[in-house]
Amino acid sequence: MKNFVRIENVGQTFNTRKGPFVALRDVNLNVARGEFISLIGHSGCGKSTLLNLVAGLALPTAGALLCEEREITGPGPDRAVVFQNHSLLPWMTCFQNVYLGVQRVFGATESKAQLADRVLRALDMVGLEHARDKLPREISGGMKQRVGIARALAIEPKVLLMDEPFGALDALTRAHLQDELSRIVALTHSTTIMVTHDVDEAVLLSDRIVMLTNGPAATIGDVLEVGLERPRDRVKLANDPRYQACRAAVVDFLHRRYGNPNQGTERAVEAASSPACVAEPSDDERALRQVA
Ligand SMILES: Nc1ncnc2c1ncn2[C@@H]1O[C@H](COP(=O)(O)OP(=O)(O)OP(=O)(O)O)[C@@H](O)[C@H]1O
Repeated sequence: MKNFVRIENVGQTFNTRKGPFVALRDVNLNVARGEFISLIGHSGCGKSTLLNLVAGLALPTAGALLCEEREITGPGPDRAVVFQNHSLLPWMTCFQNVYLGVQRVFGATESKAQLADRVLRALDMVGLEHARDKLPREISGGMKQRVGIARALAIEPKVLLMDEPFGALDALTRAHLQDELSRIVALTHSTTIMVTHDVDEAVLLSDRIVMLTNGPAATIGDVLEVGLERPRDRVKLANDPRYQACRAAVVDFLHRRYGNPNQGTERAVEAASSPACVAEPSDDERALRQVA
């Protein structure tokens, strides 16, 4: 389906003690089935607000969002969210954490054995079948995040929504999980919308990168078609001029066209020079960073 998720003239205004605060205005985006979209922009521009609207965790104050032509009016099993901080229940094992969601979605129609099978397949997909009986405190941060991804995938959502899923992880674990996510999405053909601050992560994983202008009243400033064939190999891409051109376009948007509005607290700047980067910045990019 061409327009699997439709975001039409969406605006979001929050009522605050100081009066109305316009976070988003006139956001228009169509996401095709199976497409991988990254949302990138400076801190506080409204990426999570937009993702929450697609998740149905909040309703827009203007416009409408649709999934498969049905208006999004609340959360639903067709849209699963993975947050930065996995949010696993600490007293439940990995298996039980994943089982919980599976039971909620398929419990009325499937046997316990079928539900357990779904959980094991999802844990297997993220390489964690061996840790099924461990509690969250007994596994690493990267493993917890993988359980969070398994929990989302196990309910077979039509849309996978990820809010900085790897933001809290060290660079090597992040790179490993990016590769795993890439493999899983190729396998499941999930339609994915991911919020990230990491330019390399966006280029490596996305079909299109949606760049938001600075808030307040943020909107989509530009959309970059990545166009690199899959599967993508981070090592080979490091020297691929097409990869470097994509990266430079996003860095240019973030640092020259829409410079950092929150000097000192901005994470996008860190991300653009993060050790997880697959490519060394070009001289142009280095120069851009210096003027940003
Ligand atoms: N419930 C709310 N009430 C008032 N203002 C809000 C609310 N939620 C978000 N905002 C404001 O809306 C703007 C966008 O916030 P949002 O969390 O979506 O940004 P973000 O791009 O995801 O930021 P970050 O990259 O730092 O996570 C910010 O100025 C934020 O303070």
